[in-house]
Amino acid sequence: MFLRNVMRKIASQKSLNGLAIKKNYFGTTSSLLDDFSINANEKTGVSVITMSKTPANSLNLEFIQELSMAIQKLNMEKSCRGIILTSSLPSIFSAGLDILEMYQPEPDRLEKFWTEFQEIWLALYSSPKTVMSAINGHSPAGGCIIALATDYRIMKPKFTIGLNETMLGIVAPFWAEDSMKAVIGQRRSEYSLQLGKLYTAEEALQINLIDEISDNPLQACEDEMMNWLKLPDHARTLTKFQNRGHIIEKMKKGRKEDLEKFVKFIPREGIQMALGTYLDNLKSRKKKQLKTCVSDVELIVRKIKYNLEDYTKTTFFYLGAQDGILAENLINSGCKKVIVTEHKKSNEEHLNEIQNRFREKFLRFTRFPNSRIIEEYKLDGLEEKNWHTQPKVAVILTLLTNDRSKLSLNSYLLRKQFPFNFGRTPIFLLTDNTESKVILMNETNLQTEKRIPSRALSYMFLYDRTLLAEIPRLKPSQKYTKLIKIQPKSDLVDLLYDEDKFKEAEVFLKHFFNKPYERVIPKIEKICPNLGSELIDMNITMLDRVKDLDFRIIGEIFRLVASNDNYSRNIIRVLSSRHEF
Ligand SMILES: CC/C=C\C/C=C\C/C=C\CC/C=C/CC(=O)SCCNC(=O)CCNC(=O)[C@H](O)C(C)(C)COP(=O)(O)OP(=O)(O)OC[C@H]1O[C@@H](n2cnc3c(N)ncnc32)[C@H](O)[C@@H]1OP(=O)(O)O
Repeated sequence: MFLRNVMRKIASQKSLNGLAIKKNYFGTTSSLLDDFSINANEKTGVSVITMSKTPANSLNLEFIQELSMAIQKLNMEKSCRGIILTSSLPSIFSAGLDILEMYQPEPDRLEKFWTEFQEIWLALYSSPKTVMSAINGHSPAGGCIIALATDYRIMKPKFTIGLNETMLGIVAPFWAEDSMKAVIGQRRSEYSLQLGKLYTAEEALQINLIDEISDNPLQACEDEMMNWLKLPDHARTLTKFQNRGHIIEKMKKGRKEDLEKFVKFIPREGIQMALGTYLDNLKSRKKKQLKTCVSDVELIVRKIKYNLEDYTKTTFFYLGAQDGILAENLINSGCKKVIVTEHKKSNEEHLNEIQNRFREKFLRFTRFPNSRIIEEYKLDGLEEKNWHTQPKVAVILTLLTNDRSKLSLNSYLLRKQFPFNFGRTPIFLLTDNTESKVILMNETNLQTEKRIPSRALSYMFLYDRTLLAEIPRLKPSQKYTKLIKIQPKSDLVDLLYDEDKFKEAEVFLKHFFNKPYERVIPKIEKICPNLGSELIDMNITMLDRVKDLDFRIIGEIFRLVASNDNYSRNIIRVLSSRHEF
């Protein structure tokens, strides 16, 4: 029965051929998200799929969807006889499923995610083509599941591979288990799965989890593929299905139940705790390695910095699942680059629509799928079509998170990443979280823990008051006024509301650039003793006072207060040489 279906499938693929795949099938194509590319060789009939989703080729919903679609298309492409999966990352083939998809998941998305994972596995495991994995880096969990779904595995020495799900407190799905058993046998599988074993390539070879070791797995796969392609496709394909048919059938029969189990299992409190701990360990391991704090946010900031380097173009980075109106306006103003983050609550359909609509207009459109949000926070009324009056570079970061590990983002990071020669760059950092704790780190690495009301909170860094004049709706709005009201009373608020006190500060600041740095801090602290720990309040309060106050001066107060390292001193030096100061 199964074989009959297979034959029918192969026959129908013949008729579908040409419809399913674009005419320009040969050559190199990139995925919509630029997360992988396909190089189809006309001469050999072999397509190489190279995954390139930084930092770890972790499989999130969108990545799986696109990859799966590409594989399904290749499966139907008559001229394609072989597929090789590999990675362009230097040390990771695939880190498996994106853990963030399973940690604090959105039910609908979780369901879609698992369905797509089942789908890609089926597309690979039941592919009529010869499929090989050139495993040129680590390949744990889902990475190994993918590799096990191929026909032949060649791995680079030293890297690790295995189904380590139990290490995360989760369980590999039955169909992955079955595919492992089929490759390394029942006893070895049971042992490996229970212990969540990760094997080095050398160990993996010994237990037949991989077929070969090579310093150049891709080349080795291409060579090996030629041997496989010497045989008639139909005989090889039918033999493959004879071997795998029962596993595929079992998976198809059980996939609904498997999905139900998965969506029930993952959100369980104990599982979530285990995943949270695993994630923390993953991050802190990295922190130790780099001796620096690296978070998703920092990654985003790094990418932004990279893009900002081309500041001759109007550049706009739009992060957050807003409604795309900003992006639209930016197109009108000649903007060339957009980066969008999406998150669990994002309206997928809408994001896709934005992406499709804008793809042709932007040179670059990147989505950061891992950002997360717990509450939508809309910037009211940014639809005014007045962006053409904007300065060259505008950066808007919308970082919404309830994940404490991500909250190390701070003024420090931003200021370090956006050097002062972007003086006209308005940087807005909007956050909205219900977490009660935010960690602020200033340049001295001093950590200040600050309690924040569990309502929406926004902090903003405004480097250019002209911009505010040009974005009417970013002037203090009811929303922000409301936010200000929920701020606890503070010395800083006092300072900014008290005209006399503020004047005193202003007068002082007008002079202070000529004074030695060491003398500045005590003086500011005399005006406002807890200034350093009031950064957030200050930023918010500034909005309320936008009409009356000179932002640059205010900005400089907290810039100075929060800093006392060489970097800041340099900034001060630059500032002090500016005419406007
Ligand atoms: C009773 C039964 C009931 C139900 C059964 C039903 C269903 C089954 C239920 C559940 C099944 C779920 C199946 C899951 C399969 C999976 O794939 S789970 C994912 C497991 N993956 C891992 O454990 C790998 C974790 N990563 C690593 O070990 C290392 O990153 C790796 C060795 C791959 C590379 O190391 P290195 O080169 O040092 O890189 P970094 O560790 O620094 O990583 C770079 C950045 O990437 C982030 N990252 C890594 N892996 C992931 C990931 N899988 N997801 C998300 N993010 C990942 C990492 O944090 C770094 O980020 P940073 O730069 O710090 O921001």
